Amino acid sequence: MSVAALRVRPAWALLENHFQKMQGLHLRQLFAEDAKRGEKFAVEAAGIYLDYSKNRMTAETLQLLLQLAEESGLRERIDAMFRGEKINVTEKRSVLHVALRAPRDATIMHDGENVVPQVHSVLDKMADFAVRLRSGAWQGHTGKRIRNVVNIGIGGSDLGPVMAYEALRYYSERAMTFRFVSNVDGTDFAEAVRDLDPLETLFIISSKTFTTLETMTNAHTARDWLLAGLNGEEKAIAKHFVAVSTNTKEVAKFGIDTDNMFGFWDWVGGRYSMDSAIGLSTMIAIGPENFRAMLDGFHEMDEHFRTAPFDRNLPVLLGLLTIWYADFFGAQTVAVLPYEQYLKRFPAYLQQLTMESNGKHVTLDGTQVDYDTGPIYWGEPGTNGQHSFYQLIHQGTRLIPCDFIAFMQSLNPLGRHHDMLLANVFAQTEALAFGKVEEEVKAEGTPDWLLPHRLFAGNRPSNTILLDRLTPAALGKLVALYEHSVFTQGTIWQIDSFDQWGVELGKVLAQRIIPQLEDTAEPKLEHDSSTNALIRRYRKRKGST
Ligand SMILES: O=P(O)(O)OC[C@H]1O[C@H](O)[C@H](O)[C@@H](O)[C@@H]1O
Repeated sequence: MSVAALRVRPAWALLENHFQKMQGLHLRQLFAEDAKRGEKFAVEAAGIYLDYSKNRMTAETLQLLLQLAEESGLRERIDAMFRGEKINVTEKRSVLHVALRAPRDATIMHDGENVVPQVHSVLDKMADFAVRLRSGAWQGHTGKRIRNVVNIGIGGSDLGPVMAYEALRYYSERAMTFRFVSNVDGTDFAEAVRDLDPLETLFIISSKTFTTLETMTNAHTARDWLLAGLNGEEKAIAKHFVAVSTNTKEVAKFGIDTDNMFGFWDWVGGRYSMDSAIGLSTMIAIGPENFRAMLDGFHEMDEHFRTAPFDRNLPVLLGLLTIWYADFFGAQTVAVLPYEQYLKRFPAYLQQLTMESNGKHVTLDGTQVDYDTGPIYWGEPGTNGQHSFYQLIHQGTRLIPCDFIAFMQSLNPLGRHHDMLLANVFAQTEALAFGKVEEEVKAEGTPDWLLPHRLFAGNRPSNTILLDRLTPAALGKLVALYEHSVFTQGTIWQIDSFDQWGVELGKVLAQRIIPQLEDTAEPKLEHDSSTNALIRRYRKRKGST
């Protein structure tokens, strides 16, 4: 199906017209007009309840957005992804993270081959390793039990593992220590290992390409640190280093036995890889059974996304609402606010998923877009954020659509804590939507001069996403929900959500500058005057105390 440019799709013009009407409508009015609104605009699927009624939309908005999804070829594109078509056109790659969580008997084809058996063979190898490590059967070079696991990776090879470890800490093996090193800033490595015994430490070098500067630098430092603790015995490497990568050649070059390598494939994007072998640290932490439960959660959401009608399709609805605010209301950001301490790294994880995917300025055929694409995602867990940035969401001049995420049951029930936590979720969405009008503020005895400061205009939209309990499966569903929301948005914008050329330039320039900082001979600097002066200043002062 050939898809027209976004602005000439019929639904777009209809939405533009419709927006004029919606702009002036208040959520107070929308709720007053329909006593059932709160239930009407809510949908439950795959164990997730999404209440999207506190959005600035009507049944007509929804119908037009759904029309836009149809006209954008969303259905065909979902099928194309699942069929293994090379929808990542700029890299000529398939996009098959859905195959990572397909059940053993499923068939997903890539270049004429069913990839599901390969996926499960890696999962089995990971499970075998995780069990040996957790039971103490896999020992360090001197026969000591491995108690510490350090994942070295960056971007998708770090954020997923860190987020999942934190999210599923409740299920983790508490007798083991898990650390994550990503930054090329030596402090990251130094602090991660300062209290660890090399004889009890396993490093997982996670890198899709196995060429990433930060990861390779940290991996070499880890190697030196280990050998320093083991009298330089090179043989020890085999017991203390494993690799997760798509690049066998580079892994072997680094000196890691490829028997100790866990593979994945170029059809898995870095930011879509936490459920591939990149999740090895997660599997060691929570055990293979819990890891498989997480994959089942992912898969349940995949199936929902693939088969549910769009008007009841959670990722489609989330994605369409994001388009509504980004392109019509001009909202620049989306706040993701998990009311769950274990999800503290979830917003950071989502930043790569959403912004590396949809931070694009040209369509698939290279045409400059004439509309806004990916919004800025950000957030912090509640209730903490309430005491810092929520002020701006409630009374600032910007429109910030919010996703509130909460669980019905606490993993750590303590007195009244959980009721208080959830009361805050509901109170925040209520306050944002309905605000506080002049009469109410006056009735509290507020003097006239103070009135404007104490008014809450309301009409600030939010989604409420509720799950029963933060289980491994629940985490899988939640991540897949956002993955497919990103997909929905990217499809409508007609961009490549699976490449990331924007990160290249800085990398190339850094490679050029490194020798200019390190060479003893004064380098010939041919940058702009600012960069030249900064380099000179650094060279002069780097050794000073
Ligand atoms: O896993 P690696 O090949 O080391 O890549 C790590 C990360 O670095 C790159 O710069 C990309 O922007 C990310 O998408 C990727 O996840």
